[in-house]
Amino acid sequence: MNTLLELKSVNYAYDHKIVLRDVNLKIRENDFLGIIGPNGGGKTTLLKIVVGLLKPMSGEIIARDGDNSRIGYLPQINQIDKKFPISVLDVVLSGLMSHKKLFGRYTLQNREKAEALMSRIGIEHLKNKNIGELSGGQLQRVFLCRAIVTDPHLLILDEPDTYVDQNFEGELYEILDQLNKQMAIIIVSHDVGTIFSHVKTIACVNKTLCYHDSNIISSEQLKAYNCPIDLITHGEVPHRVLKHHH
Ligand SMILES: Nc1ncnc2c1ncn2[C@@H]1O[C@H](COP(=O)(O)OP(=O)(O)OP(=O)(O)O)[C@@H](O)[C@H]1O
Repeated sequence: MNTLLELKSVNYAYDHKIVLRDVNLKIRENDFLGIIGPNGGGKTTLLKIVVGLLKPMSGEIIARDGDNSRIGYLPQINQIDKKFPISVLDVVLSGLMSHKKLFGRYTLQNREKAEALMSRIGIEHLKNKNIGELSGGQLQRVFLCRAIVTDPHLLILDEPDTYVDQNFEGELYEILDQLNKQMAIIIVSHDVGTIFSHVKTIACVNKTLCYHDSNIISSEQLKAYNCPIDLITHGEVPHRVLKHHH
C-alpha cells in the first residue's frame, strides 16, 4: 500500500526538554492508527509535528503529497471565540480556506458539499445558527465536518472522546469506519477499549514510539513498550486483559 507520510528519526524538545526521541512512523493509505500513551507522553506533540504545526528539532518528514495540504485535523481543544459572529455553515466552509485563492468566494458546489456532510453528521438543521449557540458536542461535530470538507487523505483526531457527547460517541466511530474507506485516520484516545475495537494498528507514545502492527495488545507488550497505561475494556473488544486476582 502507498505510504502517505513518513517520519524518520524525529526528535522534539520544548525548552531543551526532550519530549520525542528518535520517532519513526509510516502512515499508509487506509491506515487506522490508534495512538495511546500516558499523560504528557508526547502524543499531541507528535500530531502537531505530523500536521506541520511544529517543526522537529531533527529528523525528516516525508509527505507523499509534498506538503500537509491533504490533512484534516481535529485538535484536542478548539480555541474558538464563541462570540465571533459566524454561522455553522461558514465554519464548515472555512475548512476550504487554504484551498482557495485569497478572498475567493465559495462556489455552489462548495456549499452543497458542506451541506451534504453536515447532513451526514446530523447537524444540517444547525447550519444557519451562530456557533455561539451550540453545545460542546454540537460544536465538535461542526469541527469534524470542517476537518473532512476538503476530502483529506489523512484525518487526525486528538482525543475526540473527551468532548463528544455520549450519544455521538458510537456514531462517531461508525462515521470514522466509513471515512476510513477513503482516507487514513490517526486517533489519540485514552479510551483504550473503544479505540482497540476500531483501529487496525496501535502506536504507544511515551517519549519514544513503539509501533504495534495489530489492534490486539496485551499488558505485557505495553510493559515491554514502556507504555504505562491501564487496559480498560468494554463492549466487543477482541482481546481482554484481566488483572490477576490476589
Ligand atoms: N507548549 C509547550 N511548552 C512547553 N512544554 C510543553 C508544551 N506543550 C507540551 N509540553 C510538555 O511536553 C510534554 C508532552 O506533552 P503532550 O501534550 O504532547 O503530551 P500528551 O501525550 O498529548 O499528553 P495528554 O495525554 O495529557 O494530552 C508534557 O510534559 C508537556 O507538559
